[in-house]
Amino acid sequence: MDALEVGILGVPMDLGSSRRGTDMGPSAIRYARLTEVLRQVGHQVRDFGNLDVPVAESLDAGNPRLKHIEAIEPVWRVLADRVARLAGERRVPLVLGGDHSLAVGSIGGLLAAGWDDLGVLWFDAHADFNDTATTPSGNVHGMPVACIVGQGSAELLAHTRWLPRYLPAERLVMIGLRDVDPGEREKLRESGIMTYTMQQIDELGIAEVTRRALQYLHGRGARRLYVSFDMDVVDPDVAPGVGTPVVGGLTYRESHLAMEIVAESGLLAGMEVVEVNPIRDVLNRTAEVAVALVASAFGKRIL
Ligand SMILES: NC(=[NH2+])NCCC[C@H](N)C(=O)O
Ligand SMILES: [Mn+2]
Ligand SMILES: [Mn+2]
Repeated sequence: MDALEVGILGVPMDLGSSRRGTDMGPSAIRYARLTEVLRQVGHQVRDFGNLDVPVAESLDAGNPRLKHIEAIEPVWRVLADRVARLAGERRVPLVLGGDHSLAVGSIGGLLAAGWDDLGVLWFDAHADFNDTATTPSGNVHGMPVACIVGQGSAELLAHTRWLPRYLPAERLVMIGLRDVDPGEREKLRESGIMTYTMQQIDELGIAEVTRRALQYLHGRGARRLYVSFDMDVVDPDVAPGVGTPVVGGLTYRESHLAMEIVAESGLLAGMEVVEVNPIRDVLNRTAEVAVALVASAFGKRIL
């Protein structure tokens, strides 16, 4: 992989989740030596610090079907501006979460930067495709995909009017699904979004799944790839420090192999690592796994 200019942005936000703690994710990931590791891989790295995010305890959650949206939407807008600016400077955005709702801001920023050749690989145990009609929790981190592709209730999409456009559903592929809510599942079937569940990964292998996903996106015009990596796609035995753990996830090596294949594609143009929750972690292991996976995605090789 050629040397890249990587721009790190932290988003210490846990407003999209009912479990506190992902707001400490950016600190934990930095503590696990993210910058040093990326420099060792050969990239130029600049850390732009954290966005300002309100503290959950200081707020009222408001609408129970869209908790904290009044605080989250402004974070999306600021993040979109910052990511668009990085893209304009030809830096590769690397966003540290924070709960997964932040993806509306990060991917919104790439759309704002005019990336009409954007494809998204969404690694997650969950589909994050709920809206105000289907959500079992009211947690916005269960809804970012609905916002990004513009498929959701009017009540939810009212908070995406600042987006310049939506991402076409065929430009997003989900990998690692194993926990999808009933209403969400029905929406997903009709969405036009390509999905690879854990069952398909078990049957085909993660290498084949990742290659198929990349080929699918490429065949639909994607030339720049953004990886949205929810750490809960990894098995909780390997990555216990996440907000919403689900058994039966990717092994350590499966996660790495997927990132190694992403690196080999030569298409990586940005990435985010989200849902690291240090409160639930064991000696920062999950943040260390996150850093190792970022290194693989950015071209670190065994030999
Ligand atoms: N980004 C995540 N970890 N999302 C978890 C979503 C859980 C559940 N599907 C919900 O809507 O509440
Ligand atoms: Mn997620
Ligand atoms: Mn998840």
